[in-house]
Amino acid sequence: MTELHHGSNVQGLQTTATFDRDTDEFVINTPNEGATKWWIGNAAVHGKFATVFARLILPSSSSGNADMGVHAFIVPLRSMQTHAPLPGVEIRDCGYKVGLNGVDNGALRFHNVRIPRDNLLNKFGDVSREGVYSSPLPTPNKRFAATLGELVGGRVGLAAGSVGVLKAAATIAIRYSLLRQQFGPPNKPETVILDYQSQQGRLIPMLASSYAFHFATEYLVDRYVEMKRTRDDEVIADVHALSAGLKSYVTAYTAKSLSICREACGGHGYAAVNRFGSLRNDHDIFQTFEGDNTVLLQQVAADLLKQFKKKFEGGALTVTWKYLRDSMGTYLSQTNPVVTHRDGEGHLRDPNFQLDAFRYRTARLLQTAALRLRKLTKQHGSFEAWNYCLNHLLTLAESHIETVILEKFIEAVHRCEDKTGKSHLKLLCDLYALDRIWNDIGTYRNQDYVAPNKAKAIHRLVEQLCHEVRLVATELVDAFKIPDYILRAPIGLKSKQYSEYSQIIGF
Ligand SMILES: Cc1cc2nc3c(=O)[nH]c(=O)nc-3n(C[C@H](O)[C@H](O)[C@H](O)COP(=O)(O)OP(=O)(O)OC[C@H]3O[C@@H](n4cnc5c(N)ncnc54)[C@H](O)[C@@H]3O)c2cc1C
Repeated sequence: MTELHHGSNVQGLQTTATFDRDTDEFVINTPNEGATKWWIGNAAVHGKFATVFARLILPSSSSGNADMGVHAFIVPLRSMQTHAPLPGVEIRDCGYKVGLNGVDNGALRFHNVRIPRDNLLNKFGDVSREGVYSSPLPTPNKRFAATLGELVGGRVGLAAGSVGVLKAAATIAIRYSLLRQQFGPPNKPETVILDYQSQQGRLIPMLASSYAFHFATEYLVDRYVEMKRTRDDEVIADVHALSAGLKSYVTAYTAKSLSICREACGGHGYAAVNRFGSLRNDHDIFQTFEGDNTVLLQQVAADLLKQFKKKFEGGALTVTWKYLRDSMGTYLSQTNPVVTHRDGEGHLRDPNFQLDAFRYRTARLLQTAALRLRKLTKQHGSFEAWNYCLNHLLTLAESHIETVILEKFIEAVHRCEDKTGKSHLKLLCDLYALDRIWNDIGTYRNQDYVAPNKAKAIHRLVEQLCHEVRLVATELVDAFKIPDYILRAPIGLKSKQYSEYSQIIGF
């Protein structure tokens, strides 16, 4: 798909596939340097075929050529016998990357390469032998959305993969922090570094987030499977927004966490063998490929605004957004001054308070974004108006995704039948919720949703919960069940970390 000049803006792709009625073929062409296909996975060394996204051009006698928009075509790249590039196909290697060098990414140029008409992937648009275009979808925009919609699977995979990386990093950092001792009270054993409040503040909310993301991505995978099974329009819309949002939110969180884990392990975190460097380099691009995070979050915001409009038009909201119906009411009514001052642990650990806080924030951001956009669009047009509100819209999308994650976590706690497991999950879920509220306490204070005494109580409780989770941290990382041969980092192993580490450097 990607070209030298265009990645995110797929509608800007310039490669052409022109139908030749005489020979019943498409002619694939790279019209200029900017249209060179770039970053194509496996193209540089191994690929035999490519799925090429190109503008479908139909020659028409009356009005010149008709551009039917971006479609996908199967194009052979190399000979099946000799593996040499086929005539008209130029291939280069994109070169060494920051990470993921196990996959070769290539650049491709096509010089009037002919392929049979059959090689058009024609689910959303087809060309007959006579050169007549047909599509089951009514508009070019719908066709384009459906074509790109097929990329959802990659995002689901990246979100789930990123949670795997986060679990691995958290496991290495927490196990090491339970082993490592530095300083301590006079005449007493040295302190385990995970007992330092600062170390807990870095790693324990991360552990809670790993669990939170686990349940949210599990839900996403289930919805994705349902989408594949039912092809139901409502589920498709839901999975699109959810996969875009979770992919962005989780990969951004994991990318930051990898650096935090590296620092949390001090000098030994910097040893290549302990893997933070390679995990960071390999994972970093998760934020960009299969859709740049900032671009994807805008799709979530756009979907929220669509749902918001629907709500006022009396339409039904898709499953993941249903909460907006109720929370919009809460937001529009005044916040209750008694509730804004309540600061007891029971109240703060009540999932209803936590969910209300998350939903209130999203509803407020949504309502104000819609008003701002309406006003600014009249003055500046929709593109400029969107850009004026962009940071607001990104915050809205993140707030919504955090809300979905919390909902799924609360459901998971509720489902858990094992008594100890349930209490540990509840602890983690409360920490996830309150840590996020604390991170955004300025917003809650500005809206008087939380009074000063309540804000202080939330902060105190976050520190207390970090301490409580620390006491069961070994069990909680062991529960990820990452085998040592997968984890590999000597400082992250279950036992004999120092001796394994020494052996690796030759002792
Ligand atoms: C290792 C690797 C493997 C890849 N594999 C493939 C592959 O197999 N096939 C394939 O087709 N592609 C592949 N890609 C390409 C990848 O999908 C694109 O790089 C990605 O979609 C981002 O597009 P871009 O590079 O054009 O970034 P750009 O869109 O140019 O983004 C650059 C910056 O601009 C910002 N930006 C862009 N648009 C907006 C906007 N509207 N609002 C706000 N900010 C914006 C982005 O947030 C980003 O920070 C691969 C890339 C890499 C690095």
